[in-house]
Amino acid sequence: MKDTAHAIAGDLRAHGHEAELIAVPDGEQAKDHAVAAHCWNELARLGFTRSDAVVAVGGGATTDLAGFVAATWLRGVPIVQVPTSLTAMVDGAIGGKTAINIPAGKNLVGAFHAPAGVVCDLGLLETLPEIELVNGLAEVVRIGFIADPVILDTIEAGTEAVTTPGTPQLRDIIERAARIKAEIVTEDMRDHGRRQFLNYGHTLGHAIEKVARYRWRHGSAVSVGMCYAAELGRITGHLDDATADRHAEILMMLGLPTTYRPDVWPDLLEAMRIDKKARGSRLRFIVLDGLAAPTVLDDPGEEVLVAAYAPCCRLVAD
Ligand SMILES: NC(=O)c1ccc[n+]([C@@H]2O[C@H](COP(=O)([O-])OP(=O)(O)OC[C@H]3O[C@@H](n4cnc5c(N)ncnc54)[C@H](O)[C@@H]3O)[C@@H](O)[C@H]2O)c1
Ligand SMILES: O=C(O)C(=O)C[C@@H](O)[C@H](O)[C@H](O)COP(=O)(O)O
Ligand SMILES: [Zn+2]
Repeated sequence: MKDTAHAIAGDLRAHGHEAELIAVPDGEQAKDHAVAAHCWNELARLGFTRSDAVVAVGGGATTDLAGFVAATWLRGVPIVQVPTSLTAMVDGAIGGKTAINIPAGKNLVGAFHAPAGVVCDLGLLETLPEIELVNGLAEVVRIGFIADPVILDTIEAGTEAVTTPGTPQLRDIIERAARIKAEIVTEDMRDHGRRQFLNYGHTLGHAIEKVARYRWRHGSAVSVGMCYAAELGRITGHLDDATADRHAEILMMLGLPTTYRPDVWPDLLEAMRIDKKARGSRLRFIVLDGLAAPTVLDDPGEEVLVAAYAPCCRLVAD
């Protein structure tokens, strides 16, 4: 990422702009108030004004942090997102959800702040470790289930093609996922309606990330979260067995996890209660009424929540 950031800064300087680099910790550690404060102090030192722009270069954690800093500095300055991971290309850099984590949970402090632009170079995926690529595919699979089954068909046709940078299959599913995300956030930027469907798998997913102290990747946690949402859909009569089973089948084909620890259920439930879709004491989940037919499941009740977790838990190393 450092090389890409240096190259972009060099290009900007060559075009007559001033460009300064601010380095932040790698991965989820960046999404911390102390890192945000460091960035604000650096912007102050540099005399950064509203006629300047933040350029974020990195994976989803970096783009979330940089977006939050840009949203809050001087009450909002422009940001251009340059996503370098698959997660950030298909999801994080698009749509203006920015956030940091606090001990109480994931993404609990943030702002909606739309980027002025998103510059996506698929060539950057060449250096992305395969495990990170596969984790990004979890977000792509999510778009497949909520909106575009062609994505699922493409993955089922062969995982080799979608896990190899540069193939037409990977390019196609990236374009599909990014286009759908952009369409949804354009219609509902502030998460009042249809955007909530993008949160498929994230209620349990974010709880797993918190309980695992962020030693689980976001995509892996969302993968288990989608299997859980599928079970919720199945046992509440929304989702047919074949579509519910298809979740774990596809995610396992990609090597993504479909289960989490049984012994931490109370912690997961507590963490889910602070999900942004909750209203008062009512938990709300996104489930499917069928393929590409997401809906809101309002306040399913604890018995249902526990029952749906049973097929999704297994003793695993954290
Ligand atoms: N705002 C949103 O709408 C949104 C959407 C999805 C995910 N997210 C957030 O994004 C984060 C996950 O993003 P992620 O999966 O990109 O993880 P990440 O940002 O932690 O990046 C994963 C790893 O890949 C490395 N990396 C990134 N690009 C690379 C490249 N081109 N070559 C080599 N290494 C590279 C990073 O340095 C890091 O070590 C989570 O915090 C999640 O909450 C936000
Ligand atoms: O853009 C959205 O809306 C999403 O829900 C996309 C998710 O993949 C992403 O992880 C998002 O950051 C989760 O948002 P949150 O509101 O649950 O924090
Ligand atoms: Zn996500």
